Amino acid sequence: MRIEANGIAIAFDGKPILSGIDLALRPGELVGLIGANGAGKTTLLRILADLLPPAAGTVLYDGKPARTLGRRALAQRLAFLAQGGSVQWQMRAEAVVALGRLPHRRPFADLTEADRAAISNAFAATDASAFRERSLGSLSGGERMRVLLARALAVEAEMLLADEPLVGLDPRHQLEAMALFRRIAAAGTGVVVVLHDLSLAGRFCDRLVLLESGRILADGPPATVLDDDNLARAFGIAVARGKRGGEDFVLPWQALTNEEASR
Ligand SMILES: Nc1ncnc2c1ncn2[C@@H]1O[C@H](COP(=O)(O)OP(=O)(O)OP(=O)(O)O)[C@@H](O)[C@H]1O
Repeated sequence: MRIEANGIAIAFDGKPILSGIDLALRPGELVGLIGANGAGKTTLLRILADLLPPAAGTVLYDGKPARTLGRRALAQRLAFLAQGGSVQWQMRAEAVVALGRLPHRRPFADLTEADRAAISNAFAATDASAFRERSLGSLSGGERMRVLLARALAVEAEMLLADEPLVGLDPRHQLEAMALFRRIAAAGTGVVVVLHDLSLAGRFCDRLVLLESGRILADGPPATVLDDDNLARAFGIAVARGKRGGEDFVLPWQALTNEEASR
């Protein structure tokens, strides 16, 4: 499914939060949405997921507005992982992941074979099968995030929008999650992830969209987007650069003074 956003703008309490956002998201692409705290990443992701109406502009799903597509059809085709996850502390992980199948199920019907397979595959993909019987409240932050990610994967949607899915994951599971997003995208799903880790964003994503104060400052291949000027302006940082196994990487290195950042 393609998502096309044109001329998106929104303000909260009279303060512009997003303006002039034009963005096209395609199947088979892993897009990293990056930007400083408060740049508007979550707000944009919620608008793209049809969870928040923009004050101006349009969002089209395969050329159609959400209202002509219908709620259920959109919920089957688009999975959203909220920042921090919506936590159902008492629920067992298995029941939480099964919620990902709701858009596909008839009311009150039992889980089908396809539902069970999707749930098991999602648990396996996030290395969370060991937590199936545990309540969400009994899991550590990172374990919980993996279960919530499994819930989003269980939808088997054509487009996955994930807001900071790496929060709380240890380094190994962060790398595994990024590799998983890459595999999902290679299999044809569109994936958009909000990330704060610029090294992982640069290494794993096909494309980065850099937001600065509610506008797109850069949109393109990681090597282009993560240039010194963009990083100074959007984050106020300088990075160290390196190469390993033929791959370039960046490492946030130093906070710049306001004067240095605006040079
Ligand atoms: N409901 C709201 N009412 C008022 N202001 C809001 C509301 N939602 C978001 N904002 C403001 O809009 C700006 C963008 O918020 P948003 O959550 O989109 O940023 P973000 O880029 O995701 O940041 P972070 O990296 O900290 O998660 C912030 O300044 C935030 O305070």
